[in-house]
Amino acid sequence: MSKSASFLVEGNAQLSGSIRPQGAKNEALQVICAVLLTAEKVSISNVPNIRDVVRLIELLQGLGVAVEKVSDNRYTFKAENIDLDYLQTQEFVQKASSIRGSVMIMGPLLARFGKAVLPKPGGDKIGRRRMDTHLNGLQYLNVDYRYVREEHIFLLETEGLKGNFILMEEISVTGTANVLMAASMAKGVTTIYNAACEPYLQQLAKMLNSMGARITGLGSNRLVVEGVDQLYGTGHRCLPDMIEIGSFIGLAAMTKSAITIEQARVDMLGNILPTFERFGIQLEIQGDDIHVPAQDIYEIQNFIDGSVLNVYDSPWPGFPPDLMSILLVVATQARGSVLIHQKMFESRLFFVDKLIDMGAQIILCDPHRATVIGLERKSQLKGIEMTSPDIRAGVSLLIAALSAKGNSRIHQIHQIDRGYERIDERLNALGANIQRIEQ
Ligand SMILES: CC(=O)N[C@H]1[C@@H](OP(=O)(O)OP(=O)(O)OC[C@H]2O[C@@H](n3ccc(=O)[nH]c3=O)[C@H](O)[C@@H]2O)O[C@H](CO)[C@@H](O)[C@@H]1O
Ligand SMILES: C=C(OP(=O)(O)O)C(=O)O
Repeated sequence: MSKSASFLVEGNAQLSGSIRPQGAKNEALQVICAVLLTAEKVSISNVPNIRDVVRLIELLQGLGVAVEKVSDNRYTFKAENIDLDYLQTQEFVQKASSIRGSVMIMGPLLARFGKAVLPKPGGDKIGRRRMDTHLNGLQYLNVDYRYVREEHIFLLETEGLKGNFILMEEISVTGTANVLMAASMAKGVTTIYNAACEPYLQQLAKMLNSMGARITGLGSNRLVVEGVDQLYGTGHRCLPDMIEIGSFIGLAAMTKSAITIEQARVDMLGNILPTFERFGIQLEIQGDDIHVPAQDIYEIQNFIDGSVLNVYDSPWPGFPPDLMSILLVVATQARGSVLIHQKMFESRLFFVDKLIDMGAQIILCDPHRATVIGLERKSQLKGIEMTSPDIRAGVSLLIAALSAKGNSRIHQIHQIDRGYERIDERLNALGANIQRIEQ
């Protein structure tokens, strides 16, 4: 997965068949960090074989975690002999700065060893992505931190984590994960109010409880944690990736393809399916599979009073921000108009210029809002050369390219590889023609 690879994409793709979603990226990043909480063996299955997860596992190995790769999607971890000196190395800084998921080693390291180091995290460049929520949350648990400005590094330590009532300043996914993992081994009881409750967090809490933690309130914004002295080994299986599932629904709609998404854990998809149905996309639930029939036209519904639909992202169980880019690209070929309001991130819509170059009718109202006037397939998007700015914009551009007339070239596809496992191979198995060109 070199940094300078690109996709050569043949347009007019007509796909068909079944696809199994990968394991959930943002769950895997949380539960892999959680293995640091115990010296015993933890096995995790349905781990997506994606760039960010591979990076995080390499980072844990640098810390001394014994990792056994049982298969591409199954690992065992044993954090028995941890070398905290690794936190002082350039290699650690480089690896931790290459992904966002590395922020979640803070909580476990503080719980187990009383100290942690956090370089400026990486991840999608889609906004400021400040760390205040994490640091303020950890401070409630008796953690002190110092910011070394010249190195952009936070040094954290505690003389012993103490339970507390924590009102999180924001509903932060990774922030809640960090505080929850620290609280699981703090002395006393912790209440985390205004907690994020994405399926990723529900799964993390489930895994922590299977390790001996005592967490209640799973799935709500109020978690109560009775701290314990020690956590133990366990086995855990990641959910299917709900963002991949939404991406495949968008792909099917845009390319007029009949695709079945297998074993989608429909019970854990919240508002995702209803939102796509509001775009007029037909979905047939067959047991735990989602069948998207081939559909020539899909019409965006108006609100009950007849006003134009607007869709916005919000913390779970609201519509996930990571699917807003996919919704936007799907809207370009719909019948009707929609206001796409990406509330959480201030720099996640700037890829629309590429869609406009392809012929989409989009008005970028401001960094958070875009109005899309659907082409109703009266004119196809046309293939162009473009660059992927982040994971979800990248896959949205790939979906647009597959539906377009003519070929497209997408550069910087390591962005897509960060969040989607072998996406070219898996879509080619459905009939796409995507060539990976390693420069
Ligand atoms: C590795 C990982 O898990 N990454 C996910 C995680 O990132 P991450 O944990 O970084 O995202 P946060 O949940 O902390 O928040 C992201 C941004 O949204 C803003 N914010 C947050 C809550 C809120 O109610 N209002 C608001 O505006 C925050 O100020 C921040 O700028 O959650 C994001 C939001 O689901 C997802 O896009 C990322 O894929
Ligand atoms: C924003 C995302 O990832 P990260 O937080 O890892 O950058 C994403 O998965 O869409």
